[in-house]
Amino acid sequence: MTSYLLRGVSVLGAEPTDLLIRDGVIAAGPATDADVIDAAGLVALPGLVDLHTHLREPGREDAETVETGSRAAALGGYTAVFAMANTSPVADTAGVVEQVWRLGREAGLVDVQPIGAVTVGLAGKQLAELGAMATSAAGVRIFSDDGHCVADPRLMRRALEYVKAFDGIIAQHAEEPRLTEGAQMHEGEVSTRLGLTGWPAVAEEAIIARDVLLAEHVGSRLHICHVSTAGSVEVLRQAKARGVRVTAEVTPHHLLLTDELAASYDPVYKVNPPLRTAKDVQALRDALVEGVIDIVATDHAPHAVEDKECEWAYARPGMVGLETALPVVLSVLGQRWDLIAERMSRTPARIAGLTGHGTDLAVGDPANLTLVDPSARRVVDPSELASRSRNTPYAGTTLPGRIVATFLRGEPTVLDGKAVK
Ligand SMILES: NC(=O)N[C@@H](CC(=O)O)C(=O)O
Repeated sequence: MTSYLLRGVSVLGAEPTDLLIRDGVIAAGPATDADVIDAAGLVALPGLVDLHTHLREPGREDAETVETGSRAAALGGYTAVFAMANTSPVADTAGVVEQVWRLGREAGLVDVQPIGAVTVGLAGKQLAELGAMATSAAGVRIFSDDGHCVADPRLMRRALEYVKAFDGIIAQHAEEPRLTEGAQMHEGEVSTRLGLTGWPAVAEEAIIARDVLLAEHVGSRLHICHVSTAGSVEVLRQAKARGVRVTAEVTPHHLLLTDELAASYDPVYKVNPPLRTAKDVQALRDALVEGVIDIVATDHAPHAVEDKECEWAYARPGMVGLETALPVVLSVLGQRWDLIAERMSRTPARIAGLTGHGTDLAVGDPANLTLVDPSARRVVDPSELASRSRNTPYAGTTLPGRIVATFLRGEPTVLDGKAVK
């Protein structure tokens, strides 16, 4: 196994030093046999961990496969991604989660951890085989019907009770379906102007409020996917102050983009939950810095051309995000490396109970890390994305930061900004 010496690297923004990678771990001592990488001006971060990725395999391999999504993740600086269950067939059995887990191992570009569905077929009627998925080779800990809300409160309570036995987590897509029937975008001034049916903030906030009470009652762990409104932040703030075991994520796009973009009627801006107002964006940024929102998760949602390049009402919601997440977060937070490592690597790894990722990059830690050039700026070109889909809302946008290299257990997955395999 090749050893690497990262010469003059800044670990999390600290003074430049030499970092040696040997036998898959961060090592100390002489490095006579190592390949030297000139890392002057580059910042090393623990490899990013994404708790919310859609990989589309099995079922929609035309939009993404485990392999193409893994490559996009590595190029974005990720060393672990959690694959959502809304595949076809749905990942609601031990067989499907093991298939996704195995495909991830075969691709070998990031650690792919499957998320299991909460209910059979995401239909919200009957609990899926949570125990069988937990004890499968994939060792599922996080369960989610993402794309759909577990709307039935009794089923949600049962799911929370069930996963408590193995310290599992229910990750809720918070959307009261009766309040969002026919919804196309955020309900507000812009939707009124455009004549599009609105998705009100309260549809998200009402489910979060209900579920933090259920999680408190049961004493179980709840995670809220893609928080998008200022009101949701307030509900989470109160729940956390009371000691409820709830964690929450925000997507890069909800930290940057607003509902005004829908005025273009370009479905690239159609996403679930929808882009909200500038006031919501500010509240989400503040909550992320403060820690009321624990992590950034991409909600990478690749879609085939025919599902995106059509009339707004017929387009599928979702945006690709793995390859632009860190640049977007850098543009929002600035070069606050410790905060970025906390929100994009350490805390997601801790929430998921994932060992070996999200470390301090100390001697002996597994060499899961990414090297960033913070001075580079890049114009996003959809044709250059490694994802099989092109539905990025940042085409033509200049974003700061370039991922130069990524290492998974000491093996490079990205070098010189290019995927190694
Ligand atoms: N986030 C999205 O806009 N889309 C997700 C599922 C969903 O949450 O609707 C997808 O799977 O495409």
